Amino acid sequence: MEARERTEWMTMRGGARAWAVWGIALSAYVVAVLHRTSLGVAGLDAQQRFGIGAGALASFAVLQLLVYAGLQVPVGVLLDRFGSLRLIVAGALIMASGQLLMAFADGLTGAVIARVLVGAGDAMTFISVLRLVPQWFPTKRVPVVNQLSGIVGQLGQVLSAVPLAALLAGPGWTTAFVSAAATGLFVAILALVALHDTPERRVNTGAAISARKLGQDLRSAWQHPGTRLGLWTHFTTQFTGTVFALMWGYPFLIAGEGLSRGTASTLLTLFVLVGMIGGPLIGVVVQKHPLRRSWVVLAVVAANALGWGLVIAWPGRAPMAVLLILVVALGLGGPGSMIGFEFARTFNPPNRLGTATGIVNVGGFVASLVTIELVGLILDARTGGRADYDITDFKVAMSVQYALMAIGVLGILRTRRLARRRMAAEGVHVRPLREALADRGWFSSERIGKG
Ligand SMILES: N[C@@H](Cc1c[nH]cn1)C(=O)NCC(=O)O
Repeated sequence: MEARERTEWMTMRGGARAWAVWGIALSAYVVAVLHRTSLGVAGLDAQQRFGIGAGALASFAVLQLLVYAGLQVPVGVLLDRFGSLRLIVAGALIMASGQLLMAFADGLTGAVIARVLVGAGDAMTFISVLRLVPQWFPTKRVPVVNQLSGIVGQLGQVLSAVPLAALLAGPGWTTAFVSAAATGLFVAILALVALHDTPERRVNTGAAISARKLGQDLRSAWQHPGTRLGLWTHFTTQFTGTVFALMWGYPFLIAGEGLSRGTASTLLTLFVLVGMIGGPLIGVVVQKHPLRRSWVVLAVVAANALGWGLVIAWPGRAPMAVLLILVVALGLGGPGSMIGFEFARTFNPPNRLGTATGIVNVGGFVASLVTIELVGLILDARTGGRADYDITDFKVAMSVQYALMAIGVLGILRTRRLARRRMAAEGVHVRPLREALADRGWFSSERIGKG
């Protein structure tokens, strides 16, 4: 290859090199999701190892998510300053050290510190990947590559649900967590060796952090109702799936529904696959109908509510068909939550996109940690802290999700109204969906009048 060709290849956006760099960053996110979800598959083992009840077990995940959510905005600021490469490597190393600690922890203190480290490293990873994408791909491809990043990253759950669960069931706790730590170390080295912040620069250092600018960006991003619409979108769509994958899905399927570990792992894998198929479909709908994104969000929430409704209303244990409907509905939550980031991107100027993205990303994780804790407390209250739950205990505990869904939907409807008002003031009028559908002959005008 001649020097000129090599320079073009090195700086080309969207080419093979871009995909290779993205793949390396993505592998760090996949492993972050593996670490994040590892306690979900190890939940029952953790209860035995540390002699704890459901509430204490839930507190581990809650703490991890608290750290994750609390660090979103500060990490966004650090990202602007230090770039994706340094944050991805740091995140991978921090998570690996947390998993190593967990491997040898035989008391609660070690386990708690381990989960804090996992939450902190995890907080650095996804938004660093999102930050890398516009540097490496043409603008028009950014939404699709972002969706792909979110979707493919969830393969980390498959790594927890299948190989990690197999290691737990076979060689046991220490081998499983040491293996997870080793995987983390591997992706850290890979990123250190091969990741580049931009096509032109290996490391891209941003402007020094100023408290005044930070305050301004935070205020402006928060004050735009579009950012808060993103936050409520992320809050409402993501939490049911996260609670399922991260903490209560596995115990619910095994202890509640009476499935084997293998079948539960298969259902958790299906949950990820549904997201992988649903993501691009949702992406296409959103791309074609950008002014109807909130309806896609509400449809995803309705599917989640329906899925849980069927399981809860079913007398006793639900048949496999009903569990499949639940898993398919939950699988749509992750791709649905990516619409939250789309709201952040389209309602904010590029210079405060990192801040707005951080704010949006807090939503789903706050909703998840609240739900995980509440489910744990309800289970504990029903069983007196013993891990011998039955299906009724889970049905009662899982019903708490409807309260979070209701709060989220109210948040979406309110901020959507405010965002539309702001758009109207800027000359963009969004017609009510019924009117738009009526124009296409979906409803008669008399029915609209009554609606
Ligand atoms: N909504 C997720 C990403 C996603 C996409 N499809 C399924 N999940 C999200 O917000 N991710 C943030 C993170 O750190 O994982």
